[in-house]
Amino acid sequence: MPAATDPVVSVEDVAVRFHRGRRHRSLRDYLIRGEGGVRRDEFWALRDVSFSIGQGETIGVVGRNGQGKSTLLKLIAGVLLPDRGTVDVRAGVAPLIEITGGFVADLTVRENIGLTAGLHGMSRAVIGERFDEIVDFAEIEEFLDTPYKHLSSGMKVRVAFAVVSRLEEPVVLVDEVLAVGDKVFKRKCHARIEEMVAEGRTLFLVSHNDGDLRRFCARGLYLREGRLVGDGPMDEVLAAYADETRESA
Ligand SMILES: Nc1ncnc2c1ncn2[C@@H]1O[C@H](COP(=O)(O)OP(=O)(O)OP(=O)(O)O)[C@@H](O)[C@H]1O
Repeated sequence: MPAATDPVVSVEDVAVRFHRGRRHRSLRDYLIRGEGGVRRDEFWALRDVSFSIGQGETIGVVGRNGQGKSTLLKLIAGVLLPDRGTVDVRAGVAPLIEITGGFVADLTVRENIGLTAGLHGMSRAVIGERFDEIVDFAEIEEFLDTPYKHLSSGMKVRVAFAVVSRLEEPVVLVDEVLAVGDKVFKRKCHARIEEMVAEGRTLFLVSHNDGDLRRFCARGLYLREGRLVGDGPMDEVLAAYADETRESA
């Protein structure tokens, strides 16, 4: 782990560009705008975003739908690269985002647990030690040899959360997973997140639930139209966001 004073995540002047609609440029696009031209349907999902996070900080990311929150977490997870600027993450990341995405549909639950834990550097011995704990947490003992694709969507999320939250990565990204799952499971997820925070891990939580944000996060990042319009104590950021919501109601 980096020293406590070093930032664990530094994001500098970051911009991400997406395009809506067609996947490929048409010949007309090439002829009119050339190779490097900006397509009409391109837009910036993030722009001029800069911040720096120390080890152990707890960050709540807020903003209305489609303002860039998940995009920001994907940059930190390293599954997306910025078009401009730099994202520097100096520690391993446990990504509880698009949580079931990394799981292989045709493999069994047991095989998926081994695969995901192994990909994050957990040795066979450690996977063996934690296996029962993971299975207990997810409450999927009788489905261990069932192909992942045959689980209900709530069960898929339980398995994925159980594995990823057992990884020892210092940075934890949580994107909306708390919104799925039944009440009992949600309570278990909350308790697990609290444990991870108590262990001194760095947390990024994307949520539309003020209660969760206040409970887990000391600092807030507020995104509007892809720009960082707020960075401060979680309560203050939530108050600023509430003003926007009132204005646009
Ligand atoms: N791979 C992609 N290709 C094209 N556009 C994308 C892609 N991923 C996200 N977008 C767009 O980028 C914008 C930001 O999306 P993002 O998922 O980051 O929003 P969000 O703030 O997390 O929203 P929500 O609260 O609804 O989850 C949206 O307009 C979305 O449609």
